[in-house]
Amino acid sequence: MSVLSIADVDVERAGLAVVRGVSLLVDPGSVTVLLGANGAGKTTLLEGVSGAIPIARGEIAVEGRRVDRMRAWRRARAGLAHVEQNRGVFADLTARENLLVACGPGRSPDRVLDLFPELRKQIDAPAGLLSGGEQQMLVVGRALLGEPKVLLIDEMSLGLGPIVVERLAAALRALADDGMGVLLVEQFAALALGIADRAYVMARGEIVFAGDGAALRSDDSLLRALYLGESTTGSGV
Ligand SMILES: Nc1ncnc2c1ncn2[C@@H]1O[C@H](COP(=O)(O)OP(=O)(O)OP(=O)(O)O)[C@@H](O)[C@H]1O
Repeated sequence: MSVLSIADVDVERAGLAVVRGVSLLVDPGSVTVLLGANGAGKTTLLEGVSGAIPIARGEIAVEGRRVDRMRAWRRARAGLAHVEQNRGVFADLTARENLLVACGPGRSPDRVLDLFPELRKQIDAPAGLLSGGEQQMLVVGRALLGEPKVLLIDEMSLGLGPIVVERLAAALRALADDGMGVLLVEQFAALALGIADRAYVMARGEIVFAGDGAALRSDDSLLRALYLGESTTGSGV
């Protein structure tokens, strides 16, 4: 069973349907990437899934259990974690304190430090002094401390250099290999497809491709056509 299933979802912004009829699956132990040009509706879809904004139509289920009528915090309890675009750290708190605020009682942040050992040497520094990549590790780490079943990540690479982005991508792949479902929204298609099992492309609010990550990775012209919203034959949906 999919850990996250999105079926025929519409989401509106200011009365306009900017996500239309989107269906998408994330399997446990896999990375699914959602690609698409600026304004395609990717962020809006993730916000509808996590409950930051309401959906206008459709169904969302975590491990088969409907969550689309739940408040965001209940969806989080059901196993959904959402790392929002441009989500920051608490700059004045130390890295350790940033993690501790996300830990349940009696839990420790060790799991995050095992995944991102580079945070250990900075653990008592104010988080605002960490590098951009380390701050993103903290943000992802905080989301992981709720022990989600599925992690939604929006534009993880924004403003970061290629080395640290590769490092973060490897960590996401490791989380998936450990059993979690990951849904990654990314502008950098090549990077995302490098760790993807399944890929979707959105254009103007709709899914225009659903398929194997490897199929898109090996077909530059298909990807370009999908981004530009040109019609394609064969591989689209
Ligand atoms: N708060 C808002 N109010 C009204 N319209 C919005 C709002 N946020 C986004 N939109 C519009 O909704 C559409 C989808 O935007 P969205 O941010 O979901 O796209 P995206 O694919 O995530 O693009 P980006 O990579 O630029 O974030 C765009 O036309 C955008 O202008």
